[in-house]
Amino acid sequence: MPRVAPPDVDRVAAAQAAVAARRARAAVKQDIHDRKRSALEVAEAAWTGEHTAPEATLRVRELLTSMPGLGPTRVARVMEQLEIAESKRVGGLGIRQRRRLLEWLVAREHRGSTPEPARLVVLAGPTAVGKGTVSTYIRDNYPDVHLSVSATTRTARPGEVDGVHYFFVSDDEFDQLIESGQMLETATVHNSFRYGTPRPPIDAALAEGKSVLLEIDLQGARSVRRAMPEAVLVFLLPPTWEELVRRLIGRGTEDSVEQARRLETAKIELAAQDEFDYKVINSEVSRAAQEVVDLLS
Ligand SMILES: Nc1nc2c(ncn2[C@@H]2O[C@H](COP(=O)(O)OP(=O)(O)O)[C@@H](O)[C@H]2O)c(=O)[nH]1
Ligand SMILES: Nc1ncnc2c1ncn2[C@@H]1O[C@H](COP(=O)(O)OP(=O)(O)O)[C@@H](O)[C@H]1O
Repeated sequence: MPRVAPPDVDRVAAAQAAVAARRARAAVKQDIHDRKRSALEVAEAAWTGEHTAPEATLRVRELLTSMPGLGPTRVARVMEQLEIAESKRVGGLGIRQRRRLLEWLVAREHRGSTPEPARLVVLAGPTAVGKGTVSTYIRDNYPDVHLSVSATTRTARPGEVDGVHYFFVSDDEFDQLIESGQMLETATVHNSFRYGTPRPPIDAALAEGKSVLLEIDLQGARSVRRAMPEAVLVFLLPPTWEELVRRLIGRGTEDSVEQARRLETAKIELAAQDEFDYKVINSEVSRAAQEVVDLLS
């Protein structure tokens, strides 16, 4: 008969303690989320209490993501700005890191319910990376985001609605939009049709405090940066080059000559990724969309 090893009393006790600690941390996060305790109070408790207290063993990333209105992308950005490593626990911060975090939390608390200024975010990236798919996901799932509707001289594809997907205009109408100063930027894309971003709806949305998302090509992103340096530029990346090729071929909207031409352009476009403020990898559409939306606030 095989002998059953007696339970190791110390290991059982340690496992129970770990479960209790995890629950206690979850309760702290829930309290921050429900606004029962502020993240500032929790950080202060971590620094004045015991180093094993749930507040002290909470990771800084968890403390920040528990705060209402802060998503994972934004938190990663803040931690980079505060020079705090991803794995750091609140109780394990050095003196300078504590001061930076404290100042950031105090500033955010003082901001109170005043919303952050609305942002203009530009989403660009190589052909077939999924810019359209991610933007459509955002339009369908995040109604608070104002998605700019571009004007184009190309004809509508089946299922595309004028005024929703694009404003489909003639060459003359496009010229008139430029002449009357209504275009923020314009570009001829893939050597064929003209595309442009109408400016009045963007100005109106920003004035109302609504953040705006533009899904445009690389030339357009560069033009927006020149016209509005405060715009945030996001580059959408494929998980791998092979996946980009698969998506382009899988979409089946271009013949093989056009596909080869677009892939050449894609190589040039990928080389421009470091001009952008942020890079988002489009592995899973919902996740990429969430990361882009996080950058809007
Ligand atoms: N510069 C600029 N590019 C745009 C604008 N609207 C769309 N684009 C880009 O034009 C390209 C072609 O878009 P589309 O006609 O939807 O075709 P698809 O990308 O091949 O499905 C994409 O790279 C878009 O990002 C715009 O207003 N300005
Ligand atoms: N995250 C993803 N995973 C798998 N396929 C995707 C993903 N995002 C987009 N696709 C697919 O890739 C193809 C190109 O996407 P599309 O949005 O048309 O690209 P773009 O607008 O950048 O040219 C489409 O067939 C789309 O369904």
